[in-house]
Formats: sequence, structure tokens, C-alpha cells
Amino acid sequence: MSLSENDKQMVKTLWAKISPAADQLGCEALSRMFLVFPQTKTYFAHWPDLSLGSDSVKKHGKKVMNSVGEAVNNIDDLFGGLSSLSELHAFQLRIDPTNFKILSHNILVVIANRFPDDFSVEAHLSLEKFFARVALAMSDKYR
Ligand code: HEM
Repeated sequence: MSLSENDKQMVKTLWAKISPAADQLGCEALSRMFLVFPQTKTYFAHWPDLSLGSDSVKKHGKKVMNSVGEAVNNIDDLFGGLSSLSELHAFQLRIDPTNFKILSHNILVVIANRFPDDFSVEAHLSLEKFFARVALAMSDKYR
């Protein structure tokens, strides 16, 4: 399933609106992921503190959302744009790729929660498709 021009425009417009809050969104998305899907915490056992809104979670949330912003900038070539991150997660970090869907879902939830007025049915659909592509692109180097 590929992104239509309309999807791309929708994602870019929504991102322009929400990106000033990206750090906060990233922190909330990770915090939710750790609480709701605790199996994801095993990859971060080396962090001193995985609790809701800890410094490590804040710092990492910022990094993750920076790369989501980069993905929006590379929306016409998501696989190219995310290839080195995919490689890192596949070969150095050894993350099971099913987890990409879990994190993407949590990012979607926090966007809906923090920006309910912008989360129209159309925006939801385009964002859902975008994150499905991001998750797929992040899984690309595993093969
Ligand atoms: C949308 C999907 C994701 C994006 C865009 C993303 C992005 C990133 C970025 C930018 C880094 C930092 C890389 C660096 O320092 O060079 C990173 C590190 C990391 N990611 Fe991801 N990530 C994603 C999904 C996941 C998932 C689902 C997991 C595990 C459940 C995960 C586990 C890790 C771990 C363990 C690190 C290293 C953390 C550390 O420095 O201590 N990532 N990720």
C-alpha cells in the first residue's frame, strides 16, 4: 500500500502543526510503549530509569521524533531515508521488527490525544498509512 499525493500532503501539513511539540510527543509515546507493551523494555535494560518521563525516556523520545521528522522530509523515498536506521536496528540493536508497529501505534495515539482537533478521519487514515510505511522501511534491512 503506497502513499497517495493526498496522504503525503496530509502528513506534511499535520507534521508542520505538531512538530513544535515533537520532543514531548516522543517522550509520551515511549512512556506509553513501555507501560502498555512492557516486553519492549527488554531492549532498554541498560538505561538507568525507564519510568514515565525519565531523562533517558525524554532524551530518546527526542531522537526518535527527529527521525520521524526526517522521514516526513523524505516521504517520497522513505526506504532510502530510513535505510541506515533500519540497518542499525537490524544488525547492531537486533530489534524484532514487529516492535516497529508497536512504537508507530503509540506515536499515533499520542498525536490523537494531544491534537484531537487535527486528528480528523482523513488525517488518521493518512497517518496510519505513513506509519505503516515507516515500520516497513525500518524492517527493510532485515532481509
Ligand atoms: C519508528 C521506529 C523507530 C525509529 C524512527 C527509531 C529511531 C531510533 C534512533 C534515531 C536511535 C538513535 C540512533 C543513534 O544513536 O545513532 C534509536 C536507537 C535505539 N532504538 Fe530505535 N527507533 C525506532 C523503533 C525502535 C523500537 C520499536 C525499538 C525497540 C522496541 C527500538 C530500540 C532502540 C534501541 C535499544 C536503541 C539504542 C538506545 C540507546 O542508545 O541506549 N527502536 N532508535
